Amino acid sequence: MARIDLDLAHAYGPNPRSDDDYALLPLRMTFEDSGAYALLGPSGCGKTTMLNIISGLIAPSEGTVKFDGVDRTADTPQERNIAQVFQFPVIYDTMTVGENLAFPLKNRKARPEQIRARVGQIAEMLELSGQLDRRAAGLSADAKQKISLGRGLVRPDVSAILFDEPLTVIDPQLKWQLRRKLKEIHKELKLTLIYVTHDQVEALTFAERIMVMSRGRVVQVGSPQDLFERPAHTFVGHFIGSPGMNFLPVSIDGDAVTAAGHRLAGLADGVLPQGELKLGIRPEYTRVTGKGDAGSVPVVVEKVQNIGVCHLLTMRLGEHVLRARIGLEQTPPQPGETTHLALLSPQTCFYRDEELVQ
Ligand SMILES: Nc1ncnc2c1ncn2[C@@H]1O[C@H](COP(=O)(O)OP(=O)(O)OP(=O)(O)O)[C@@H](O)[C@H]1O
Repeated sequence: MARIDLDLAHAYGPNPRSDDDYALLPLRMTFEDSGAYALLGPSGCGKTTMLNIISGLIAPSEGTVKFDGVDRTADTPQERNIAQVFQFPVIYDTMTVGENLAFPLKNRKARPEQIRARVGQIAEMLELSGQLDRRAAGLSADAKQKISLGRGLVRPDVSAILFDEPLTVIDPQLKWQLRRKLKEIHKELKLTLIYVTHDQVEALTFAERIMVMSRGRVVQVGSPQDLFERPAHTFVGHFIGSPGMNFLPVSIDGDAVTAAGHRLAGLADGVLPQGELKLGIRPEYTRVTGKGDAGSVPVVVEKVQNIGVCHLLTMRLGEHVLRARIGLEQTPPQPGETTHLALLSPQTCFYRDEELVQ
């Protein structure tokens, strides 16, 4: 496996002039050897472009791709020795499951005993051992995609394994199991895995480090906890979480915080950034409180939903919508009621020009 360094930009058309002409804006990025990474972002943000540049299917219009410090920008996918798993199964219907798994190893002229051992190991991990002699043609789409995953994982000598939304065709229950499986496989085999998805749950359960992308830009690279606790950009706050972070314009002067004409009591400790900012707080960290509690604002309750694990409250402060999660054991306020919501806590973040300042 290899460490991969990107220092590049990519425009599909000639002579890019503005940011909009770039599928990937200039970026520097390192994927450490044996790391499990997810590229996460909405449709069109540049995930597949980045994956295809790493694999060598696309040459970047500017800059370099290095594997272990060696410039591989001009190398073909084969020369880069990358395994890739796509959205839809890529397998040979006429072969058995075992022959399909063995194919990438045979191609590289591995010894028969090596092939047997590795195919056995991967089949065991993906729970395909009982089906090795079955012809692939008769299998379900789920089983076929599992074989594709197996074919991606089977070669121990690849530089990295790239996954492009590999669980799209998989049934939801099996999807959940396979995400866990991939995580276990990564732990056991110490592979460099890069996994593209637009699904935050998939990224958060699978990856150690997540790169959140928006419009050709990498807006944050961090652990699942980093992205949840300290979103570096308001986009990450919105995109991660269900629902995402609450944002509210605030004006801070000394320890006086004013939001929508209401003065919030200051934080008990810590120095606040000053000026016109956006306050960000996750629904999980807000608190419905009695009147006058520190850091609270009066809000009108609009909607109360029992979402199985908690009550989700939708509230309004003037034109701003705020959400809170409260435990099912608590009696929630009713729609139409005015209550108070505490917005200042150690988890409160402040943003200037959409970037985290504190
Ligand atoms: N072959 C191409 N020619 C021109 N523009 C392209 C090409 N492929 C992608 N793009 C554009 O580049 C941008 C990034 O696309 P890309 O496919 O990398 O995004 P993505 O995040 O993978 O999206 P999705 O999840 O929909 O696949 C988009 O604006 C897209 O329209």
